[in-house]
Amino acid sequence: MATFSSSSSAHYASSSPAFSNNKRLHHQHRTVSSSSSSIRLKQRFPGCFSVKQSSKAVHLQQDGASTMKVSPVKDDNPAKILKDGILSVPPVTPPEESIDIAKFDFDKENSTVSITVVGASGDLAKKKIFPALFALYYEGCLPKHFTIFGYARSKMSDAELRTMVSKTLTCRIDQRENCGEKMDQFLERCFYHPGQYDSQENFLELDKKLKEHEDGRVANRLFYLSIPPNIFIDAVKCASTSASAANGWTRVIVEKPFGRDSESSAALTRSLKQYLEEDQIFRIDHYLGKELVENLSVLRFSNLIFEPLWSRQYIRNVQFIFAEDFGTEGRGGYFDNYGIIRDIMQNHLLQILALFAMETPVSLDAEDIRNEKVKVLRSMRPLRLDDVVTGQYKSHTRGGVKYPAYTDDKTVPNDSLTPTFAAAALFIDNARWDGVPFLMKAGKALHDRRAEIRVQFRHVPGNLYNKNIGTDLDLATNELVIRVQPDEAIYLKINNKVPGLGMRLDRSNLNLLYAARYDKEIPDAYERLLLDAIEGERRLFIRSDELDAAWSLFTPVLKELEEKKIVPEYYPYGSRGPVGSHYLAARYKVRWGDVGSEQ
Ligand SMILES: NC(=O)C1=CN([C@@H]2O[C@H](COP(=O)(O)OP(=O)(O)OC[C@H]3O[C@@H](n4cnc5c(N)ncnc54)[C@H](OP(=O)(O)O)[C@@H]3O)[C@@H](O)[C@H]2O)C=CC1
Ligand SMILES: O=C1O[C@H](COP(=O)(O)O)[C@@H](O)[C@H](O)[C@H]1O
Repeated sequence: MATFSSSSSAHYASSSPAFSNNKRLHHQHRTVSSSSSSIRLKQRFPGCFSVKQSSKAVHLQQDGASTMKVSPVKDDNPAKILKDGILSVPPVTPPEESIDIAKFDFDKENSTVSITVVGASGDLAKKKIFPALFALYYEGCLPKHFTIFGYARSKMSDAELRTMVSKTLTCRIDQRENCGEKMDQFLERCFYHPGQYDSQENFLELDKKLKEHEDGRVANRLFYLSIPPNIFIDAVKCASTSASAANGWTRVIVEKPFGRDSESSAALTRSLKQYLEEDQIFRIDHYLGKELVENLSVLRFSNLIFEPLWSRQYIRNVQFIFAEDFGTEGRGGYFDNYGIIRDIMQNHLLQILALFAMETPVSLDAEDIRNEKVKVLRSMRPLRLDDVVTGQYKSHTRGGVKYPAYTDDKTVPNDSLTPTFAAAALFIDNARWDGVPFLMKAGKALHDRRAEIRVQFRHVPGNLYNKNIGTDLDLATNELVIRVQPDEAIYLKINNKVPGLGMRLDRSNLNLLYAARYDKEIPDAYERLLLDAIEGERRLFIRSDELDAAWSLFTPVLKELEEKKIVPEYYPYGSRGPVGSHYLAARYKVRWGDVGSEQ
């Protein structure tokens, strides 16, 4: 059994008057040693689960050559793919040694991590944060000494919090062993303290309880602000003044929205920085924690075949598509103040775009990656109102069921013009991407749920098979699709010959469907991000200059939409959204890849 040790201290003394912090942790080098060898990992472990996945990959390798499924383009249903042909791909190189480090103990005997979920009674805490913490615990990824505190105004005892949390916990399908036992153990480490978000006194009481649990060990504290944005600063002020760690690090995870335009975002950053150093602030964008978004850099930078094609020379356009098949039900009050551009485009889709388009970073260190992302954002052409289409869903009856309009929500004004759908054409004015349209669309209450990146390549010049392809060359170009969710997959549309004596061409998918390739459940984004925050890894969190650049891009157009009271195009609940998005794409000679039978 391998042991795990850290070559850098997991804690060090306070350097900020308010919060102590840890500037070194994310550069740490860790050594895994086993009886016969030791492997130095330059980067931090990408989570316990990923390491297990790589040993799984080795295991698969021992069973025989790894395989990639080829299926006709119309049919990437997992159940049917198994019937299709199998294309061998070169085996992966096994690591020096198969190591079981899933249950590494990255903590020292004398240090502890306390995680306080501020707003523990709320929707996000129940839906995502507690379940993610449990999953980390189950996987052996939390340090030996840890405590979880819920904090909110609601009156609750520890037992009541545990009952509330227990209803939200599930075990992964592939990991049910001792599930009940693990849940009980986890719940025993969960506590609750009721308090106001602006009360120094209440946070001092919390501090006292945290100290009892820390039991004289070096205390590291993580606060997760799972509360509405108007109370972020009150909570940060009280936590920093009255409940920051005395001798370890203190970090704060901040949830979006980070303001609603450049000015309010800058004001929020300024206020946060009154109490925190930048490297204590973990601005979360949970899309960066999604498996396929994490894989984007691996795909680009560890495969020779993609990077040479990754430019205006070969790529015609790139599309970032987000769709939900439900409306703003229950969140109308929040949503109406923000709209889909702020809710999805300015953060989730733009972050993916930046990762997609960035130059090769100097290293995988957080600052190197974030430096490259920010360069992309700052090279973007100002977005014009002309290049934006907005929509709002209206009521629709299907199969006898009446689906509501956005404005049917009691918390939304009847005359609201807030977009629930938007499409935009963006450009990056740099040498690599000059002239390539980056199209985005995002919408609620559409006909399906998906998040994907589509890369449409140029035509093959002087294609010998043009006459077999027909007149619509667009339909015959290669397209790489990175399907973030659901049914995570990476597939490449290629042209190939239909077997037989004639010469008929067909479009097929080289398809890496995760469910077929890996029998492991994919961790939720919040698991990865929480683990990163605990480990001090900032790569997947938004730095303030990235945030400023993202707001600079969208703020003028958002203001114009609001000042000119642009009326959104109404689309029926459950439809494909406004036709305006097709006109917008057509202006740049683009066809949305998610439309039509060949997706
Ligand atoms: N829910 C989601 O799916 C997502 C949420 N977010 C963000 O995460 C954060 C938390 O979201 P969510 O859990 O949905 O929020 P909630 O509205 O559920 O609020 C969380 C808790 O904050 C307290 N609270 C709510 N309103 C107020 C108020 N006006 N004044 C003081 N306290 C209040 C309540 O606790 P109590 O009354 O007990 O104090 C509540 O349980 C927000 O910033 C949100 O934008 C981001 C992405 C997705
Ligand atoms: O941040 C948000 O994301 C969710 C979608 O997240 P997903 O992980 O379920 O795809 C979205 O519904 C919500 O409006 C938005 O605030």
